[in-house]
Amino acid sequence: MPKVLIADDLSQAAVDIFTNRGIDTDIKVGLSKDELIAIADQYDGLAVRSACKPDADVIAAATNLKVIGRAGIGVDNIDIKAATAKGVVVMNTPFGNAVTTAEHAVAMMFAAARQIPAADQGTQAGKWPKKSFVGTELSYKTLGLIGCGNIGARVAERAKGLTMKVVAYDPFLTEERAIELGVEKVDLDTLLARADVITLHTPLTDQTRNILSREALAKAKKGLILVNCARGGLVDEAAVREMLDNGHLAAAAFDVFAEEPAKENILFGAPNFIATPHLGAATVEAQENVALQVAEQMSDYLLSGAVTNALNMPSVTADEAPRLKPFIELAEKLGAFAGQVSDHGFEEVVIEYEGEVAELNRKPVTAAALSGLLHASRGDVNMVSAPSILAESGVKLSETKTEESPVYDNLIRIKVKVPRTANSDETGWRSLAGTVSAGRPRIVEVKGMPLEGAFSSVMLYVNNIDKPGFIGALGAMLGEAGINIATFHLGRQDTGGEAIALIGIDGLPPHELTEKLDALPHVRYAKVLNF
Ligand SMILES: NC(=O)C1=CN([C@@H]2O[C@H](COP(=O)(O)OP(=O)(O)OC[C@H]3O[C@@H](n4cnc5c(N)ncnc54)[C@H](O)[C@@H]3O)[C@@H](O)[C@H]2O)C=CC1
Ligand SMILES: O=C(O)C(=O)COP(=O)(O)O
Repeated sequence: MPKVLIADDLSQAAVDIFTNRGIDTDIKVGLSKDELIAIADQYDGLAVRSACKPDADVIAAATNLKVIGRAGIGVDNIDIKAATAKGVVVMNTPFGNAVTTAEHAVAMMFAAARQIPAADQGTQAGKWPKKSFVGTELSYKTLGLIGCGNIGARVAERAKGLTMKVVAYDPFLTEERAIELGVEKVDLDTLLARADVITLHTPLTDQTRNILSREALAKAKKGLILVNCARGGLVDEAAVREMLDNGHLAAAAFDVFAEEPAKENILFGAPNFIATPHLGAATVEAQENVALQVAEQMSDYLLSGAVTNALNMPSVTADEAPRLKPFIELAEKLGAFAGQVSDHGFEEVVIEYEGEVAELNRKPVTAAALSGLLHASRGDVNMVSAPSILAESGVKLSETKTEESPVYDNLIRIKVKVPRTANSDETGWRSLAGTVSAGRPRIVEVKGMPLEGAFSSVMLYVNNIDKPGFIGALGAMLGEAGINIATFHLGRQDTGGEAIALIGIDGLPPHELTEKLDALPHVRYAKVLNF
C-alpha cells in the first residue's frame, strides 16, 4: 500500500481522500530539514504547502518517492530540477486557491488605500483618529497588474467591477485574452509610469526575481500603492522601505516576504505598511479545494499512473492511463532494446507512431521510450527524468505520426542514429518497431527486417549473415551451455544476406557464450538483452 507524508497543514479532506483510496498517511507538520531527511525514504508521496521545502537533499534521501503534491499554486519551495532528475513527479493545484488569493489582493489594496489596520488600531486604542486617515479613492484609478494569469485575471475582473482601469504587464498574455479581460497589455515601463496601484501575480522564477527592483520602483508614480500577494523575492524590500519612508510610495501591503516565516523584516514598522502572514490562500473554501485536489491527483498517480497538473511530466487522464499502459510498456521495451544495442551511444532519436497509437496522447509514450533507451547507459532513469536527461545530453529528438499503418493496427518505431567508431563501420540509423496486439507488446521489426514475437525478460539478440546450418549451430551452442530456449524469432533481408535471431531464453547465459557467439564467422553482433 503506498504511503504519503503530509508535511504541511492540509485540510482533513486530504487525509479522508487518501484513506478512502487505500493510501496510508502520516501527518508530520513543522519537521526540520534533518528530521524530514531522516524519514523521507518511508514515503511514496509527499504532500506540502509552502512551508515544507523539499530541496535536492530531501529528494535524494527520499529513495522511494514518486510524487510531490503541492496543495496550492507556487512551487518555488520545491526543487523541481532535482525531483525531475530523480524521476519524481511534481504536481500542484493551479486553480483551487486563485479566487481566494485574488480576493486577498483586493482586500489588501483597499486596506492600503484607506489605511484600515492603522485606523483600526487607533480607534480601538481610544484615540478616535478621524483626521489622521485621509485615504485614496480607487474608482477610475489605474491598476497595474504584473502577471495576468489565473490570479491576475481574477483581480482584473474585480478591479473592473470597481470601475478601475487595468493595465497588465505579462509577456505571455495574448492580445485576445487581454481584450477578453478588458485589460490593456503594456510593457513594464509603461505600467510603472501609469499605475496608481500595482499588484504582483507572477510566480517566483529566475526571470521574475526582483522584477520590482529599486530602479523599477523609482520609475513608478509618486504616491503609488504597492500590493504583493505573490512571492517575496519579486520585490526589493529594502527599496520599498526607503520609498515608504521618503513618501515615494504612499502605501504597501504585503502578504509574502523574501524570508518566511517573516519574524523580522526591514519593512516592519514602516509608515503605511500592512503585513499579513502569507494568508493569500487561507480560506476554508480554498483549503478544501486544494486539499481535495492534491489528494485526488496524488492518489491517481500512485494507484493508476494518471497524471494531472504535473510540472515535470505530460498529463495522462484517468481514462487514458489504462489505454496508454500497453503502449507505454511497448515503447519502454523498444527503447530498452535500442539502448542496449547502442554500445557507443546515439546522436539522434526519431520515434514514429502509426495507426491507432498516433491518435493517442503520445507524450508519455515518448517519455517511456526515452526512459527505456537511456536505462542501459544511465541506470536510474524513468519517464519523468528521461526527457530532460536526453535534452541536456544534446541528443536530438523528433517524432512523426501517421494515421496509416499498412500492416498493423498500431506501430511504434524507434530509430537511433549511432556514431561511427574506430571498431565499427556501422554508422547511420538503427531501427526497431513493435505493436500492441491483444493488449500485449510485440516486436515486429529489427533493423528494417520483419519478424514477429513477444518480449521475454531475457533475450539473446544475434545479427548474422544468413548461412545454411547457422541456426542449428546456434541452438546446439545454447543447448551445450545448458540454456533453455523459450521463444525463437528469425528475420532476414534476403537469402544469404543480413539476418537476425531474437531468442527468448530462461535465465542469463554465461558471459563466455556471447563471446563464443561473437567469434563465429557469420556473426556480426551478439548481445544478451534484458527487458
Ligand atoms: N499569497 C498566497 O497565498 C498565494 C500566492 N500565490 C502566488 O501567485 C502566483 C501566481 O499564481 P497564478 O496566477 O495562479 O499563476 P499563473 O501561472 O496562472 O499566472 C502567472 C502569470 O505570470 C506571468 N509571468 C510569468 N513570467 C512573467 C514575467 N517575467 N513578467 C510578467 N509576467 C510573467 C505568466 O505569463 C502568467 O500569466 C503563484 O505562482 C504563487 O507564487 C498563489 C496562490 C496563493
Ligand atoms: O498556493 C500558493 O502559491 C501559496 O502561496 C499558498 O501558500 P500556502 O499553501 O498558504 O502556504
